[in-house]
Amino acid sequence: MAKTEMIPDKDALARVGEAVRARLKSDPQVYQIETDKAELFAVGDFLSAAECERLCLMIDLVAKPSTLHEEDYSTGFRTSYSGDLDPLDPFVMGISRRIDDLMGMNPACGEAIQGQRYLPGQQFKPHNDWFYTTEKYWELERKRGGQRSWTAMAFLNEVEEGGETHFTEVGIKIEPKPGVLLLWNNALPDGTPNEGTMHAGTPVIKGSKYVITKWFRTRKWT
Ligand SMILES: O=C(O)CCC(=O)C(=O)O
Ligand SMILES: [Fe+2]
Repeated sequence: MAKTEMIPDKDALARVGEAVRARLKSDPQVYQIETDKAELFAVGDFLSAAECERLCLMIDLVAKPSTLHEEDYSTGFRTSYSGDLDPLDPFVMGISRRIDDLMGMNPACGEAIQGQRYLPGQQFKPHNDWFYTTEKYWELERKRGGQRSWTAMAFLNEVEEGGETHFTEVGIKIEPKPGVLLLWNNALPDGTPNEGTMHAGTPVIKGSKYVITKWFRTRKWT
C-alpha cells in the first residue's frame, strides 16, 4: 500500500478518461489530433459565427486581469483578461450543455465557462490545467470538485497574428479559428496527470484573441 504514491482522484480520472475518449472517437464530427503524447481532439464548426460574436461581447463585459493560484498578474505568466460567463444566462447554458453532451460529461462536474481575451503582447505561458496536489491551493480545490479531468476550449475569432495554442510537449501549434473547439484529457489512461498536455497561449502579435474554456472536475464542482 505505502509503496505506490497516492494520486488523488486517479480512479475517477481513469474512468472519465475512458468514457469521454470512447464517445469522442465514435463521433464522426470529432477529429483526433495524431500524437501519442496526449489525447487531443477537435471539432471544426462547434460554434456558429453569431455565437462566437455574442460570446466575445459577453467576455468584454466580464474580463478582468487573469488570476492564477500560484502567480500574480504582475508576474507576466498569464497576462490575458478573463472572467466567468454567467452560468444562469440561457445562451451560456445552451453552449455549456452542448459541450457536456458532446463529451458525455456529467453537467455537475463542469466549472463555469470562463471567457478570456488577449490583446497584443498578452499570453498564457506553458502550463498544465491539472492541479498540483502538493500545493497549498489543493486543499481548497480538493473540496471543490477535485482534480481536473478534461478541458474544452473554443476559439471565438480570427487573430491577425500570433495567439496559437502551443502544446509544447506534443509539438503542435494550433492556430485560432473561430468556432473550433479543442478537447483534451489532462490525465493519462491510468488516471495520472499527463505532463504531455503542457500548453501555452502564445503572445498575440496583432489583433486580439478571444476564447472560452470549460474545465471539468472528477466530482461535483462547487
Ligand atoms: O489561450 C489559449 O490558447 C490557451 C488557454 C488555456 O490554456 C486555458 O484556458 O487553459
Ligand atoms: Fe490551459
